[in-house]
Amino acid sequence: MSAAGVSNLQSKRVAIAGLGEIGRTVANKLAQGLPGLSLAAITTRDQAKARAWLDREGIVCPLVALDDLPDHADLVVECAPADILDQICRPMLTAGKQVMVLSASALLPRPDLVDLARAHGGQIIVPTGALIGFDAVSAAAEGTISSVQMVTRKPPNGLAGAPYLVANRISVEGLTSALCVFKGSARDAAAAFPANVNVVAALSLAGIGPDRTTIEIWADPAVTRNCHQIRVEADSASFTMSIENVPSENPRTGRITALSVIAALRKLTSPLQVGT
Ligand SMILES: NC(=O)C1=CN([C@@H]2O[C@H](COP(=O)(O)OP(=O)(O)OC[C@H]3O[C@@H](n4cnc5c(N)ncnc54)[C@H](OP(=O)(O)O)[C@@H]3O)[C@@H](O)[C@H]2O)C=CC1
Ligand SMILES: O=C([O-])CC(=O)C(=O)O
Repeated sequence: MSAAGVSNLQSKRVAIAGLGEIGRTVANKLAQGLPGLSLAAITTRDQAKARAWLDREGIVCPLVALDDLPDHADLVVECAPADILDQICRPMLTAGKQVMVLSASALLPRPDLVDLARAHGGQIIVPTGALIGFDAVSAAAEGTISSVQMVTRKPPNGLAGAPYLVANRISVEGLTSALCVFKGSARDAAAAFPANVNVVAALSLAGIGPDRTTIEIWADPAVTRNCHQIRVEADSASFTMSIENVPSENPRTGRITALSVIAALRKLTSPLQVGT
C-alpha cells in the first residue's frame, strides 16, 4: 500500500497513459516515490476501473483526458494500446515535452512523430523494455554494424490473436512442437505482431533500423517464458545476448518491462548514471 502525493513543483511531473500491466506497476512505484519524479496524472479508458484500483492502492492521482496530458505532465509514459500512440504523443511533443514510448511497434511507421519532437524541442524515449543490451547495440552503432538478427520463442498464448496469425489462418492452439510463424524484417514483424514483438522494433531503432534488423518468431509449447536471442556482428565487436522473460498477467508482456521503465525514469534525474 502506498500513499502518493500529487506532483510538487520541484519534481519532473510524470503521467501514465494506459493503466494496464505496465502502467499499474509504474504508477505504484512513482506513488511510493522515485527521487525527483512525481506521479502527476493518469489517462485510461475505463475510468471507474482505474478509480477503484487507485483507491485500493491508496494512490491519490487525477484521471485526465488524453488531450489534457501536457497541462499536467512534463513526461508521459505511453503504455497503452498501439493504436492511440499518435493521440498520446502529438499533444505532448507539440508542447515540447517528453514521451516514453512502450508501443515501439507503432512508432516504426511514424517517423513524423520524431520530426515533431525535433521541431518543438520534445523528446521520444524508447526504453530497453523487455529486451537487453541496448547499451552495447547503440555503442556498436557508433561504428559499423553489419547485421542484427533476433530469434523470439514464446509460449503459444503469448502470440495468439496477432493480426498476422489471424490473416494467414495460422493456429497456435494445441501445438505439440515449435512452429516458426514468421521470418522477416523488424518492420514487417512490427506490423504483423504489433502487441507481441515491440522488442524487435526497439532493437532496430537502437541499431541498424527496421529494414536491416531481422527476426524469426516461434510459437513454442515447450517454453514458459518469452525468450529472445540476439546476435550482433559489428566492426567493434560480435556479441550474442539472450533473455527469458517471465510473463506478467498479460501473457504478451514480460514482467521486466515495467521494471525497465522504472529504471529508465530513475536515470532521468539520478546524479549517477551507469550504462550508455
Ligand atoms: N517495448 C517493450 O519492450 C514492450 C512493449 N509493450 C507494449 O506496451 C503497451 C502496454 O502493454 P501492457 O501494459 O502489457 O498492456 P495492457 O493491455 O495490460 O494495458 C493497456 C491499458 O491501456 C488502456 N487503454 C485502452 N484504451 C485506452 C485509451 N483509449 N486511453 C488510455 N488507455 C487506454 C487499457 O485500460 P482499460 O483497462 O481502461 O481498458 C489497458 O489497461 C502495449 O502496446 C504493449 O504491446 C509490452 C511489452 C514489452
Ligand atoms: O515485445 C513485446 O511486446 C513483449 C515481449 O516480447 C516480452 O515481454 O518479452
